[in-house]
Amino acid sequence: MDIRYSLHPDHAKSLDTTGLRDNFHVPPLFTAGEMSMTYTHEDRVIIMGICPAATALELPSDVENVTGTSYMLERRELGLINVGGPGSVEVDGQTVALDTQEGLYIGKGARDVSFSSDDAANPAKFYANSAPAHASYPLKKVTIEESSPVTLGAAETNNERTIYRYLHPDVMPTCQLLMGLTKLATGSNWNTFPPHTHDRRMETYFYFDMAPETVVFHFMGTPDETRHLVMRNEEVAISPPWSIHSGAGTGTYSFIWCMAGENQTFEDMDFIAPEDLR
Ligand SMILES: O=C[C@H](O)[C@@H](O)CC(=O)C(=O)O
Ligand SMILES: [Zn+2]
Repeated sequence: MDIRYSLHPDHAKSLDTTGLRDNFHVPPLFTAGEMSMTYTHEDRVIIMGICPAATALELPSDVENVTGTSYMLERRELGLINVGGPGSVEVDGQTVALDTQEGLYIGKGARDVSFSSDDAANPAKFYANSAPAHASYPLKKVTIEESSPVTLGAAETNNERTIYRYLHPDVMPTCQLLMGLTKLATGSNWNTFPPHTHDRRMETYFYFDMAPETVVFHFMGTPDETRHLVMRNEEVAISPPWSIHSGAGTGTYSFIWCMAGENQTFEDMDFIAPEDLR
């Protein structure tokens, strides 16, 4: 497991490209037949890319002593969205079929969790985030139609987009996790602009549906010390609570965001006026 520590913003602003990437950028998540795991100390979120091929992949029972529990979800919850071909997730004997763009919430206490692809030649790609949890809420599948959408931005400002909120209090109860998928309208390439911070919650951004030549410049840092990460397909940016998180692409892309922290108030964002950015 890849472990990432928390940084003070005064430290982060001194880093060069390699230092920024080592701390805040997660390389391509999916390898057929494998499960990748990155543990960030920001709200103790585990970022996973699960790509089963011919055989099923199981959540590890002993997470390399990282969680210190007898199985991974003993004191954790997990949310995921499938961005690959059709597949299924089996949770303590219950099988849930998940087509592309379909999401699943797995509550605290799920012991035996395994992931399968219907066709190894077109494998499922389960993008998952897990956070510590204090209560057990029911297993729930969410389609994009069942999500809670909000539309923001405009074509004139190149930031027209729809935010499909899958794990959100209007859709289901969770302990900490909020998760959704944002799609940009044709011709719009700026996400999350004007940018914001929310010192109450960390966030992860998983960029996908990108052509190999497309890059997203993902902006991070405090509003007066911005930095960027160059993102390619199926990579993740870790956004500490003090950081902005916004991006512009050289081609089309979508992304899945996930948050954990003090509250579950999606609207609780501190917007930064563009004239205050440095
Ligand atoms: O705190 C909220 C998250 O940053 C995202 O939901 C924002 C987003 O998808 C967007 O504005 O495009
Ligand atoms: Zn945010």
